[in-house]
Amino acid sequence: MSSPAILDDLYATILSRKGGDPDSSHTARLFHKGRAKIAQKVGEEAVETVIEAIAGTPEKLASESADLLYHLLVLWADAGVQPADVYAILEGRKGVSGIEEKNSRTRA
Ligand SMILES: N=c1c2ncn([C@@H]3O[C@H](COP(=O)(O)OP(=O)(O)OP(=O)(O)O)[C@@H](O)[C@H]3O)c2ncn1[C@@H]1O[C@H](COP(=O)(O)O)[C@@H](O)[C@H]1O
Repeated sequence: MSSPAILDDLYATILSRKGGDPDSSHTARLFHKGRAKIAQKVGEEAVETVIEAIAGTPEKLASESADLLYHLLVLWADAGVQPADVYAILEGRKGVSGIEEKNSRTRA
């Protein structure tokens, strides 16, 4: 299965902002502020996504989800995680029931 091209494109754009001008690039500003701030933004966007899921509209949930994905990609880029690393983990889980996987962890 092909990888999500839009996420790969966005990740490449994000990487290109490393060391960039914080006054002209939001991504460069996030890198400049550091991993703790980026992680905090992921947490905030996750909470906003949850709020829209419970009390908002599908359109607002989609918009908050996009903010969350963007900030998660910035976090990956800062921490040296490639999207392909995550895709490989998801691929490896295909066909494995989440319940079975949890039971195997409990038994181990
Ligand atoms: N997808 C996004 C994207 N999603 C959200 N955001 C920005 O994330 C910011 C979130 O705003 P908040 O007020 O929550 O956060 P904040 O301004 O950091 O404020 P504080 O939390 O620090 O108080 C907004 O400025 C949004 O514009 C994004 N900024 C950039 N991108 C993509 O990244 C590309 C490169 O952007 P630049 O690095 O700015 O050139 C863009 O072309 C887009 O494709």
